[in-house]
Amino acid sequence: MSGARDETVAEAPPIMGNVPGSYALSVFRERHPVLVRQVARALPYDPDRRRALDRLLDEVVRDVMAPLGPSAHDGAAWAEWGRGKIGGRYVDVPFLWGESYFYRKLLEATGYFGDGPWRGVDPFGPMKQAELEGPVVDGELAALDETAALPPDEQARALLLGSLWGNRADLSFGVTLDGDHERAAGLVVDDGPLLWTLVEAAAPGRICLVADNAGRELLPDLVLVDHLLTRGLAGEVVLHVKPVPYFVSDATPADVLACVRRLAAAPGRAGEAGARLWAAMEEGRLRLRAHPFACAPLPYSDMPDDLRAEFASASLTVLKGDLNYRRLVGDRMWPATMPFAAVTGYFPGPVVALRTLKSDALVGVPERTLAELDATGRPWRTTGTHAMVQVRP
Ligand SMILES: O=P(O)(O)OC[C@@]1(O)O[C@H](CO)[C@@H](O)[C@@H]1O
Repeated sequence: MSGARDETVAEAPPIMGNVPGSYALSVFRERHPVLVRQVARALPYDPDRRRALDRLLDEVVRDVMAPLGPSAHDGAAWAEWGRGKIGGRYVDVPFLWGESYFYRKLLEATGYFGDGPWRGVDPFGPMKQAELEGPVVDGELAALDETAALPPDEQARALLLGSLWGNRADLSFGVTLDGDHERAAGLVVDDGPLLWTLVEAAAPGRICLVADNAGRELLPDLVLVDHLLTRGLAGEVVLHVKPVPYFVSDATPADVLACVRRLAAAPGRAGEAGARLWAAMEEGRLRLRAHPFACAPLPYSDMPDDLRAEFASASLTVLKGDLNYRRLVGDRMWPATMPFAAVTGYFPGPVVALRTLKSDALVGVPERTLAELDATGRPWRTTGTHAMVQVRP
């Protein structure tokens, strides 16, 4: 059912940051200044880098999108994308665009693309490393041994849910939320059975998994990939990650390698999965892709032809996380009951979204579910306490 976006769907307005009381506004006003300060403390940046980070903090606090420096390798692309936007306020451009530009500016400030010693140094590296080396991960990997006793279909479901709820553990989310998240209350939409039907019908297919966060999300994603490959459900998996650090904890190729090594070094079933994944990479059954579009401030409906062809050739594309969801559905103020298939019809091939709810973009929720959740009187759309598995065959 792939093709153009459903013509009967009138576009909803983009989510903007300039709406008083909105989640998007809180990201610009609260999260971004905290993040710049946190990054500045995480590594011993030299005086030039510290001044650049101070300037960025000032920009963020004053809410002015200053242009990139003249030597930016991608300056022309951003000037084109940002025509009529750069120079204005972060909150006055679409939320997705403004956030993406902020992360590009952060990499500029830390010297990630510069000629100096900070070139290629992941500003979020210390946070990612602390998480990956922490004891919580030991416990999560050990828990994998318990799935061995489950019947095959329950095992598959447990691994799917592990990957899905792994999205809740994203570091960017932890910047302003203290302590434990509220206990998970369940799935708002669960197309899991349809997902497995599609996977089995196409087996051994070519599956694209578009990853989101590194560490505690990527580890269960990799375990799921191992399951697909080992059970003959996928002949090949293409793991899409970001080419550069983005949205704090988003996975890059270096993060994938760190996670595969972490798995391979673990005892028990996690270690076995790590060894198989290592071999699958060597044999080309698990391939990495880091397309530049993964860090573009644009929805997937604007994807370039080579990426479109890549997704079109897959038997299934699985998109992980909130940001990928926003890009998939266009980060617009859709009515939450708008059918998922209607807004993802343009996607070239069967598509699955696995996401915990952390922003206002939301489609495909039955009226009754909406009413029940709203009746609780507790926030559920942006808190990461709820999740969804949505499938468009
Ligand atoms: O894609 P993820 O990791 O699930 O979520 C990323 C995210 O929660 O971080 C942003 C706040 O900075 C949100 O706008 C965004 O959706």
